[in-house]
Amino acid sequence: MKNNKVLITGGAGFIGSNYVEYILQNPEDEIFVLDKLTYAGNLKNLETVSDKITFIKGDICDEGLIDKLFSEHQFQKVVHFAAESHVDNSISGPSEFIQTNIVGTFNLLQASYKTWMTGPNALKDEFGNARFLHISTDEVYGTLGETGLFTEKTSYAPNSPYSASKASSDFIVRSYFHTYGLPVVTTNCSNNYGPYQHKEKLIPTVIRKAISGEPIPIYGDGKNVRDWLYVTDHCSGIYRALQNGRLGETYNIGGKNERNNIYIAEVICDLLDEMLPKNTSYKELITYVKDRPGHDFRYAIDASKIEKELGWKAAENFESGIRKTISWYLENRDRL
Ligand SMILES: Cc1cn([C@H]2C[C@H](O)[C@@H](COP(=O)(O)OP(=O)(O)O[C@H]3O[C@H](C)C(=O)[C@H](O)[C@H]3O)O2)c(=O)[nH]c1=O
Repeated sequence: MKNNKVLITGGAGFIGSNYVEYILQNPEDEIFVLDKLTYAGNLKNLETVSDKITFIKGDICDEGLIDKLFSEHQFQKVVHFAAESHVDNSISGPSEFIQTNIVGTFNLLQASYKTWMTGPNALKDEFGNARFLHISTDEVYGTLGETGLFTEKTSYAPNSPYSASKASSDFIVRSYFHTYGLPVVTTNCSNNYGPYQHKEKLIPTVIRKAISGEPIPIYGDGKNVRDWLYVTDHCSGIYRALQNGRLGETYNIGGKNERNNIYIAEVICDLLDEMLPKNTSYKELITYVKDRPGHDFRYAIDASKIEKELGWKAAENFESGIRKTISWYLENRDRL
């Protein structure tokens, strides 16, 4: 007998599918994955676990479908990954971001509210431990200068349509806690990397361009800084926040691996020189290109709240995680 019915939205995407694999190491819950299978979702990401989950193809913006799924399955937990996530796409076409990230999140909150909080069994019996875990991003805080860290108390100052849509969804989640008492927890993560990441993001782009001998595009002067978090470390943080996070709270999850973009490109090239040698260094392919409009300069996370309260710690540092990541892409070149 399984403990809980858990709905994982966006579970065929990069972080979602890693999370599904991660929790199925201890298969105490019944897992339902809901995913629209946009260009960024891929059923191949769930190949190793397909016999252990129920997969539903569908859109979180489809209110009727969401209501139907909740009334049919009576989920006790929701882990909400589904989102449009690529900043460059949000600049060229923001509409999908507003729909999926804001309206889609609202539909899930509303269905959770109706299922868990209305009627005579409100938050009792099988819904006594109900949880809505909302996965968000450090980009809601805007940009840092050379120093400082984002804490959970940092004011929101999103700069791209993507981060503004995530900030909006964070606020709607927050409002469901304060207004209706919905049992929510939000996590805000830094830049993830690792197996199954879509090829549009920086790290797979550098690997792909390098091995195909094409220019490796680095935006602006390459000095922008991101705080890199190995995806499995993110999954362990999400799991702890879901199990023991305080209701209505937000937890920042970051890898304490601040690196600038040119360093990332150079490290990948150095490792490829070793793992897939050719006559000249891959570094010769690095090319500076036009900057991203509104490009945030630096993200860096203070993760002390989740470390102290929930005993979480990142296990991987960037230099070990990137080697594993490159090995995975070299073995799965169709993913580049
Ligand atoms: C694709 C690409 C990116 N870049 C630069 C732009 C950024 O400074 C950095 C990382 O870019 P990427 O698009 O991979 O990731 P971010 O824009 O930092 O955002 C990512 O991390 C956060 C936390 C999320 O929440 C987003 O969902 C996620 O996409 O490399 C380049 O220089 N060249 C390229 O070809």
